[in-house]
Amino acid sequence: IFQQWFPEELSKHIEKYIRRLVSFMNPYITISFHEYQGDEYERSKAYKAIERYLSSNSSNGVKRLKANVIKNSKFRSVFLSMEDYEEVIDEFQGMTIWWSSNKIIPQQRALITYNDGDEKRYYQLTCHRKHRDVITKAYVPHVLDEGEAIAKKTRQRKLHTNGIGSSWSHIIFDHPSTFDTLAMHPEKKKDILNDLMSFIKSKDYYKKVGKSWKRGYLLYGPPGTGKSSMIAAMANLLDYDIYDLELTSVNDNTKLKKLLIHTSSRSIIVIEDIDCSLDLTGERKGKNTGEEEKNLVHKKEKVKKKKGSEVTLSGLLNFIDGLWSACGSERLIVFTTNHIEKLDPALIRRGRMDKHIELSFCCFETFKVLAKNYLDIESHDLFPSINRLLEETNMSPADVAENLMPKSADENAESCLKVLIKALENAKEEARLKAAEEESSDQVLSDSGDEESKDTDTESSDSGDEDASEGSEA
Ligand SMILES: Nc1ncnc2c1ncn2[C@@H]1O[C@H](COP(=O)(O)OP(=O)(O)OP(=O)(O)O)[C@@H](O)[C@H]1O
Ligand SMILES: [Mg+2]
Repeated sequence: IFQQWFPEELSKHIEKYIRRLVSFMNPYITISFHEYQGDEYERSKAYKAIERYLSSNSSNGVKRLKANVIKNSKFRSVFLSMEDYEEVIDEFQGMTIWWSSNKIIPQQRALITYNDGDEKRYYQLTCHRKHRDVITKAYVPHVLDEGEAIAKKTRQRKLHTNGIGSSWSHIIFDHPSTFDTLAMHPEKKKDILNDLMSFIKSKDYYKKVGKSWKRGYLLYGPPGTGKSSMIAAMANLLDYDIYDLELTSVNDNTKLKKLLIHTSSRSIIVIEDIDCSLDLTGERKGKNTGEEEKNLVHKKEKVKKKKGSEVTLSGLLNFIDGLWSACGSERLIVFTTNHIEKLDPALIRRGRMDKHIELSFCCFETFKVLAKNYLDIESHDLFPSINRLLEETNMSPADVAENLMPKSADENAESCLKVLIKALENAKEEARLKAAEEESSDQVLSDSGDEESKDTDTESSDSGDEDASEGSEA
């Protein structure tokens, strides 16, 4: 109306004074807390804390609520948060505070509501302006502290993956593996535990030496020796989230950086089978057992599917310790591989992969842990023969565990141990036959090689007769 009836300059003046008048008469102030602040990628911590605080403290008066079901190994509960445009009233030191949840819908999309990706949510606090100081200095910090404490109590550990699309999606992480169930040499286990515990207590130390607070672990060893189980045990011990990074679904280095930025602190970033994930390696050399070969083929198949991925070694190195890796703290980066010798030394040098942990075939110490876990026995007459067999043959803890597991109700510890002994003897026999076979095929090869070289010798001497200069070049 102003604009229609008054000249532009005048209408601006009048509008300004009317606003002043309204704000003079209105005794209330509002403070907004946006879900995403400025250019930040992450959801604002304050927003999340307020969400939790309001859900537990004042959701009684709200008619429309959103339900979020939380389930972890200890409990299952429902936490309710306000639907958009709902309001609640809170009390603090005799003051009344009104909270409302709002959102801004981008104008061009106001009518299309299939995807709320561009909507900007925020909580708005309204209070009397005479309480402004108490609200900002005491009430807001109180809300944030309480909210964070509630979030901590009801936190669910998550297993994130980038398998679908180019961002993280997660499920609740509920893996039963712990350092108690993990079978390995007690000394080695103790060493890893000490390393982890000192890491989580070293915040100040890392700061002092000017390093970002993270640590790299390289787990290597044959299939079925407990690498993945160890990662789960680490997450359970430290109460960290896991980010299982599938490098083959990351298109390029920029996407990799984006994924890194979206990881939270207190987490483990895992890249499994790093030798197969990136083209850091050539084709396999040397001899492999049939089982190993199958495993590798399976893992390489995954890589074949990737095609479009252009993540480079330098992109990955930047991911681990470039400038951006300092976003977030208290983080473990874990690589696993079956073939440490195939990895680029730059990738696994200390500082990137600080601790190299070898998980190897089952030794007697490892077996004792498995026997305790699976059969509840600490000693048995059959142990010495198992000890001898384990020294003579290679069997992964996964295979030993499988043999130890009772398959029917009438199997007892002794029968399970006997099954294991039988399997070990079979494995030993198989290895012996295989070695003999290889030896004989090597023999055949070297024999034919001798004959061939004899042939070439004669040929070259023949040609030498024909043309002395060519012969000497050859
Ligand atoms: N050291 C171990 N202690 C306890 N259980 C083990 C151990 N190693 C293997 N297992 C058992 O074998 C199964 C397979 O082990 P896991 O997946 O951890 O092997 P891996 O080393 O990750 O193998 P891969 O290289 O093929 O990924 C586990 O579910 C676990 O039950
Ligand atoms: Mg594994």
